[in-house]
Amino acid sequence: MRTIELTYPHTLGFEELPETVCAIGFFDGIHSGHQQVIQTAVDEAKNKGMESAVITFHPHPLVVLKKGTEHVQYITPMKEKQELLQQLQVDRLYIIKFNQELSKLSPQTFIDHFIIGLNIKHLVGGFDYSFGHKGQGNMENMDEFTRGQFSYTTIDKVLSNDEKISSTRIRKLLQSGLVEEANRLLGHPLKFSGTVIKGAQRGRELGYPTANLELHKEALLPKPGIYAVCVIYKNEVYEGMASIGTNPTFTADRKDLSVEVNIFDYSNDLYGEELQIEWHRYIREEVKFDSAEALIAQIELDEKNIRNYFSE
Ligand SMILES: Cc1cc2nc3c(=O)[nH]c(=O)nc-3n(C[C@H](O)[C@H](O)[C@H](O)COP(=O)(O)O)c2cc1C
Ligand SMILES: Nc1ncnc2c1ncn2[C@@H]1O[C@H](COP(=O)(O)OP(=O)(O)OP(=O)(O)O)[C@@H](O)[C@H]1O
Repeated sequence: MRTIELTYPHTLGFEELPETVCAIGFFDGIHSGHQQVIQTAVDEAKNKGMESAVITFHPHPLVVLKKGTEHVQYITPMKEKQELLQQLQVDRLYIIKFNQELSKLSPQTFIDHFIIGLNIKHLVGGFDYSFGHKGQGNMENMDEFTRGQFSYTTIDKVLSNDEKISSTRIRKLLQSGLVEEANRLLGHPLKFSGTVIKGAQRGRELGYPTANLELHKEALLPKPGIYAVCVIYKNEVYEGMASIGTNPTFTADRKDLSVEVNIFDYSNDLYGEELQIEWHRYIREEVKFDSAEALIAQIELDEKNIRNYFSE
């Protein structure tokens, strides 16, 4: 997949871009609703013998439109978004920088620059997609803006339990610890990456060494607690257990959260390595134990439960 970043007003040699069928949206999470939109574009591109494309934006519009929002936490940081789009066989990704200028473009200027200008011949958007200043353009009034240069398909609302599947809904599920339900709506497990850094070196003494992760600040963490996870390292998948929390048994009044993972049946040094963590099941809350022994007994139980979960 070829990725091209665009900033308005940009200076790309448009004439060189191939004709494409393109899906458009922010697409945080690439959830089952997004997948319908993107899959339709990929299929239609095959029918027309064109390349398939996706237009997305970065950063999230809230960072630009809502004062005081420095960054947004994404269900799929850009690396994971790109991986999922690649799996869906998207040929090109156009990332449009979302800034003040972009937010003020009229719908027609947006279409002229980013749809007609990018040589898109067929556009696919969801039923509630809107564009241009204050979202004045949408899939219903699209005919006013096409200049007869492209056709388009609107995708109906994809539902689960009679409610629209949306990034906002999935974010709330993750923040309430309902990771399995979130994964069901996503159509794939929540996944993000981090670099292994030094922790307090206590885990080894407990009999459960953990890889402590430094995360990208833009990754959305699920609710603090203990989880069954898969760890992807150098294209291998390992099972394990992760803890998101403050280690209250050993530290008082700590505010920042640590994310650490104990990989089953693995003992090599991982400092400095990049791991991807897939979050499968919320197991329990983190507890302040009276002694290290009581914590160890609980972690032994967690291991048993999580190994059972993966073998089922
Ligand atoms: C599966 C698992 C469960 C954990 N549960 C708790 C817990 O309930 N309470 C707690 O204080 N720490 C818990 N921890 C975190 C340990 O306190 C932490 O791994 C240990 O202090 C080692 O920290 P270090 O990696 O910084 O050396 C848990 C860790 C794992 C891997
Ligand atoms: N459940 C859905 N069914 C059909 N189309 C969808 C669905 N969810 C999103 N889309 C479409 O996918 C594209 C990306 O949408 P967007 O990124 O706004 O997602 P969202 O899940 O609705 O997010 P948010 O919760 O932030 O509004 C848009 O074209 C949108 O209309």
